[in-house]
Amino acid sequence: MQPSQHDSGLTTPKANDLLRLYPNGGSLFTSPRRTVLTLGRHATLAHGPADTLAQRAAQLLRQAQAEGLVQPILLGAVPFNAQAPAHLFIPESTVQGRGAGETALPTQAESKSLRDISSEALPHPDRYRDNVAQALSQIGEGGLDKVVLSRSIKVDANIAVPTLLQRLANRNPSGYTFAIDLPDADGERRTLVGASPELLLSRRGRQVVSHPLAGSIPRSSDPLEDARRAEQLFGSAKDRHEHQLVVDAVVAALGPYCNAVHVPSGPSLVSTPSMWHLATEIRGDLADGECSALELALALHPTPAVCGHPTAAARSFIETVEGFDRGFFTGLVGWCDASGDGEWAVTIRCAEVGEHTATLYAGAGIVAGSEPHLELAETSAKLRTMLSAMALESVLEGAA
Ligand SMILES: C=C(O[C@@H]1C=C(C(=O)O)C=C[C@H]1O)C(=O)O
Repeated sequence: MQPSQHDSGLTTPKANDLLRLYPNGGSLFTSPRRTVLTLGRHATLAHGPADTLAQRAAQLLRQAQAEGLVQPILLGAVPFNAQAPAHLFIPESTVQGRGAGETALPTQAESKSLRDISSEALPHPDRYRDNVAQALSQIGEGGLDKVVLSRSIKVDANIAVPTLLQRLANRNPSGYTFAIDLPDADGERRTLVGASPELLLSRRGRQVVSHPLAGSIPRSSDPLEDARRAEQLFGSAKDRHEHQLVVDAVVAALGPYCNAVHVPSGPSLVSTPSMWHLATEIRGDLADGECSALELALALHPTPAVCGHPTAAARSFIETVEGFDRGFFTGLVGWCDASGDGEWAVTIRCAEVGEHTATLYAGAGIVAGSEPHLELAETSAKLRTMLSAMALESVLEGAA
């Protein structure tokens, strides 16, 4: 009997097959729906004004089609400061596979924790608490409802990106796990690696989805305590206020593009291995099929989940107080095709991994009622996503 085409080896690869194939210098983005593995670069988007980014990206895709590329995609990352250079490119070749959520990924063996890793926290944890206190007094004075303050840790370690990527995807198959090959710096390979639980925007035909998260609590290894914390978060008026600011901003930004925007009556809980979050899945019916996933994602960015409210006041507070350049952290990462479909996640739970160092980032939303020591603990728990996948959790002992 002739095998049907479905059985003949032409079936869609599994996420895990593509994760295993990922080589250093490649790029990969996996969502619950699909996995994209890319090799090489056919074309890279030149730096230009942020307000023409989506149009220039669409033009680059059209040009790639004209040059004979079959179903080209554009992949990469846009920084928090959308005026700074984005890193978006059309790969030489692309393999698409199933989403990580559709297949059970095997659990990876844990490697031993390393001791005596040198690390540098920026800002120092004491300074981070002071920054939160300063935000709280500004919120008290009015003019600022919410601001997201973050911190970074630089570790001296040789991280194997392929192994890190597999571990991240295995631990949270319902998230957005990525490795984006960045331009070299000082002759060193750099990769943006992360496992974001937050969908900024996906578009399939005229259906758009955004799934913002805001309002968080660290998980506990004790199941009873873990359930208690989830309940505490769900019932917290402070966290619901912090969350609602994001939902309102996303709905307002999507409104002009949609015939209808569907918003659940209240938030739900989403978990990662280290965090509980309040989450709301917002769906929209696009009025105009011409508007790409990237254009829509840029219209939402930065949401108050990563910046604050009002946006301009929060952005200027961050620039003055935070004390380091966020780079790609809290920007957007993902892909888009020539039809305008695509998936863009919020670039969080991530690190910029070089050949001998890695810089990890985490932030937390501050509103009236936030407490500096709890916000610091929240950022530590968020840093744990990357540190535990790097087997470097001991680094937090000096920087919690
Ligand atoms: C900024 C981060 O996370 C964001 C902030 C959250 C919060 O303050 O509750 C929750 C999810 C993200 O939108 C991060 O993980 O670094």
